[in-house]
Amino acid sequence: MAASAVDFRASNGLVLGFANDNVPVHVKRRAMYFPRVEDFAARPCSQKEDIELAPISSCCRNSSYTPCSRTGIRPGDEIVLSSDAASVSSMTCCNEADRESVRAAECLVAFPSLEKENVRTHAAWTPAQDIAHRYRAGLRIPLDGTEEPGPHRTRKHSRSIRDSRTLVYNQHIHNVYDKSWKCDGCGTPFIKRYELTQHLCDCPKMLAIQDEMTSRPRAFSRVPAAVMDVFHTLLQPTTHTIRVVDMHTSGEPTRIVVSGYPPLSGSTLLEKRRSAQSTHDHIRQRLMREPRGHAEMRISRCCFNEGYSTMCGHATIALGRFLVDTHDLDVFPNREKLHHDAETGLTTLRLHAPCGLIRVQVPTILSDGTSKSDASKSVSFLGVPSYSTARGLKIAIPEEKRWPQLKDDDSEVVVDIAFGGAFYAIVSDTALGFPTGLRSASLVELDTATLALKSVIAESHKELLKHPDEDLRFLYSVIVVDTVTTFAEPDTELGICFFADQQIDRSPTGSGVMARVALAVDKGELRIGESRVYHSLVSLDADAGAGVGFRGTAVEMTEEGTIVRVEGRAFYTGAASFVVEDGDGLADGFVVG
Ligand SMILES: O=C(O)[C@H]1NCC[C@@H]1O
Repeated sequence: MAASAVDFRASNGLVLGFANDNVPVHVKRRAMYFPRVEDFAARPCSQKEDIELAPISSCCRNSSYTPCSRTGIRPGDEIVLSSDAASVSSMTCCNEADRESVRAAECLVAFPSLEKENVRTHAAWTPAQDIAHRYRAGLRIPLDGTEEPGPHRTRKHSRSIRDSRTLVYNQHIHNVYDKSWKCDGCGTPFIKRYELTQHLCDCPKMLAIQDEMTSRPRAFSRVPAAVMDVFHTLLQPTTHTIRVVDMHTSGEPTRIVVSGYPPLSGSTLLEKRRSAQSTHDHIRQRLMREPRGHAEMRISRCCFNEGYSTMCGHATIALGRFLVDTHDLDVFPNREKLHHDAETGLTTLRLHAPCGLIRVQVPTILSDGTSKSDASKSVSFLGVPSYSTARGLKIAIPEEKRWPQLKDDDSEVVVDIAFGGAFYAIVSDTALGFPTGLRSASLVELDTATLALKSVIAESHKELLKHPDEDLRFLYSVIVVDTVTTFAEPDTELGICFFADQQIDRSPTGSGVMARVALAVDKGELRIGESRVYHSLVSLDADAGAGVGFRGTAVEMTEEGTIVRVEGRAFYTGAASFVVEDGDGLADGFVVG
């Protein structure tokens, strides 16, 4: 096979090496790849088994390692590099088919293909895993002395990390100045190629090249050895650090706490919810309020700026993806029990929300033997039985509570009350006094009107908030339904949800959809098996990237109510590490106004 027809890439598509120095070689069959034969002996048994499963003898050649020329890698192989690839600064492998020399000095770029389970199985790999993840996250790869101590933290290892950093750096030089064998920044000539990998250059031109070659900000910066950059310091886990993953569902944010939250007491979720409320509320405030959060922040599960909810549909959708994608058993001990159903392409999860059990289905794809969520498809969940407790109820608004849009002669508002894991009052724009629809209404005026309506219902119609569990007998939110906007697709509704202390849900409100579908069934507008699409102002605005609303389907009628399936899409927005420095008087955040 001609060398030019052979590729040598990681499973993520990154080029690992080159035949004849600059001809890409592609390797598809899955294999473990170890840089040094003697490393095998030092590995734990499980690792040897890996080698037996994928017997690849691989060697490296550089100034310090024994040369060896065969890999057993065949064209069509897929490579999973061991973390110890970090210790390879220059390597020559031999492709079995055409015996072309394969250069893999750039193997560090394969780190994003490392499977976390591999790393997990071999705890000793942790430091390199860390590097891999930092690299993947676009963070600076630490210099000597900045990585956490670990079994691999030897002088050799430190050197290898330093070398790795150089390797990535020079990868770009190599790509740009193929075969030039000199640094274009400072002009240093190189006789041997591996010398290039030892080269560090501070010149602005090289940094500019690096910026140009990477589509993201520089993966590392030039910080003197043994100095920990503040960015890296802030990411280090300490006993007080709270680490989170942020997502959004149709624009509604969810902050998932990954570490740093103390264990909650209580045997049921409602008891744990009380424990969180009474003992750790300062943590919620810290993460939700400014300056670490914002007025509309939601924290999974089921707590938000004002307090703690009993059901949160948009967070359930986000959490479904996250639980499939996390491999941290401290975060999700049952992760390894998850099963990707090859026929349906779904992974099913059961989540306990304060209102009851929620069954979540996450579209998943298999990649390198593990499942990950498919961002291009909707997550769905089956909620707790939902039901209406009042339909077309006329509620008299006392004079002192009336809002300007309510006509003087019209002191009554027609309202529906329904439960979808929490209680919702559902009212039309017209009934509330906004006959031109939600899109032209003032949010401030809607806020005043819904707040007044909510307080009247909460004070005078408590009997409508019927639920066996006392903790759930409260009016969570008011949803105003638009009667003006028309849609190309039938059975589509636009609504706006004011919940908790009048926060506006950016999403179409998953639990609100449960309540609205159950209400439509109770009113005879929807039958079992039928569905509607629900939009918020944000999800309607596809141009803004929100894309889709939530689909609500009446799935089954039970004695307790209708089981509703809600479907929607969630996306990751980032990850963060929150700290509080000594002397920071705003440790637990603040609310303006
Ligand atoms: O989607 C939901 O159900 C949640 N979104 C914010 C308010 C609700 O709890």
